[in-house]
Amino acid sequence: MLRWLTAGESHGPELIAVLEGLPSGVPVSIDALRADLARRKLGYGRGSRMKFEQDELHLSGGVRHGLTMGSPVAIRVGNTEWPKWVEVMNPEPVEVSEASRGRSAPLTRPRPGHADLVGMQKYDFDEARPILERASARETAARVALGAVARSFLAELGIELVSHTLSIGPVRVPEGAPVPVPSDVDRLDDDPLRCFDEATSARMVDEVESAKKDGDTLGGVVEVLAYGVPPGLGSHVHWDRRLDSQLAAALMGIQAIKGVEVGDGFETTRRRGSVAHDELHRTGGVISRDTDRAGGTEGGMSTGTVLRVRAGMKPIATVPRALATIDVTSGEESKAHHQRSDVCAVPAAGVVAEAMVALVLANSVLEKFGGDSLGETRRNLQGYLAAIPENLRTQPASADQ
Ligand SMILES: Cc1cc2nc3c(=O)[nH]c(=O)nc-3n(C[C@H](O)[C@H](O)[C@H](O)COP(=O)(O)O)c2cc1C
Ligand SMILES: C=C(O[C@@H]1CC(C(=O)O)=C[C@@H](OP(=O)(O)O)[C@H]1O)C(=O)O
Repeated sequence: MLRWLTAGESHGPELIAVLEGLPSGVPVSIDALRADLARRKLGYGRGSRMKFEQDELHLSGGVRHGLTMGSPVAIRVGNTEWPKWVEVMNPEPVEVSEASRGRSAPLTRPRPGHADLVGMQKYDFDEARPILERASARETAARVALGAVARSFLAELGIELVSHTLSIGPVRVPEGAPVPVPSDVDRLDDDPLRCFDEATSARMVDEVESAKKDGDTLGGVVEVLAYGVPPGLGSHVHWDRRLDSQLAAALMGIQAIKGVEVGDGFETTRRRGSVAHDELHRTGGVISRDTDRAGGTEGGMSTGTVLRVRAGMKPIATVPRALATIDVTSGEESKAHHQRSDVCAVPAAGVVAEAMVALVLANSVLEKFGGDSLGETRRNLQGYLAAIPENLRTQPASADQ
């Protein structure tokens, strides 16, 4: 079983991430981690902080000479903004100097759509700083670092992931448009919105511009595709062992994600049964499917076809044209606290979603195949696939088909 934890605040010294349960022999390079962290900062519509905040990466445990040792992998992601926040976020009680006084002013006007108000009620604070620091999506940098490790493990077993943007506000990629394969990742990362459809991407840029001009914000939908997933990850026998339930939980665990779809998701509910499923045929001696409406799971298990999941992100809650709130000190109606913010962070959410799917798949692979070394996991996987009787074999879904 794979376990992962993150710690750290948005304006604290650093984020800390730990991944426990990975076998030995998995290649982990600081450059690969850095590349995924850089991808998370891309995307048209992000705020000014993405320009000056650097992710300072340190591998603190579990990796030797570029390979995991089977011990917990520990990663630190330093916040280069920390020197400006040393007084405001110091773990020790310190005097706040004149220079930091603005930053340390109590946040008594909770922002609707954020954890601010209910967090103050629940954790007994009279201002929102101790809540928003951890609720902030800065934490997703730690998860993307862990996801990069999981992705490297999966790649060794022939499983590769890619994500793309399906919609920004009302602007959507047309139904039936081609989906990317993992080798499209550079092209996607070069696109301002990580959208695979050029014409739609241009309209998305206009939509972000228009929202920005209006002092407003946007959400959207991202899709993650995983190629090369073997059949049989997850299980139908119990609700919490279902692969689709684990994927949904992991995606819903991303800040601002409000909905998850597996395969065609809600669209499937509008179809009749005769055109809602993936019928079975025989092609070249193996069982095949002409469609992938289910998105690669049936009965809570991966089917061996392309895994396809979607996550819907609500519009950024710190709206520049500030939302109505209450100043909890005076009790008066007021406007929500706003300094700077992303207008749209959907492309970044896609990279985070990829990381979460990679972690869930890595966990499911280890549950099914075990292994204390990468070689052992690989042998177990190959043995399982070879033991599936010929009359039950399905077409493998690799990216180069
Ligand atoms: C990558 C990413 C970047 C985000 N950036 C911002 C931001 O700049 N401003 C903001 O108000 N919310 C931002 N959010 C969303 C908030 O963190 C989120 O709305 C907040 O946690 C409350 O949402 P929840 O109720 O789903 O937790 C971002 C989310 C993600 C995934
Ligand atoms: C720092 C990151 O995202 C932040 C997520 C975030 C929020 O409220 O979730 C608000 C913004 O931070 P600030 O309030 O300091 O401007 C984003 O920049 C990051 O993704 O690395």
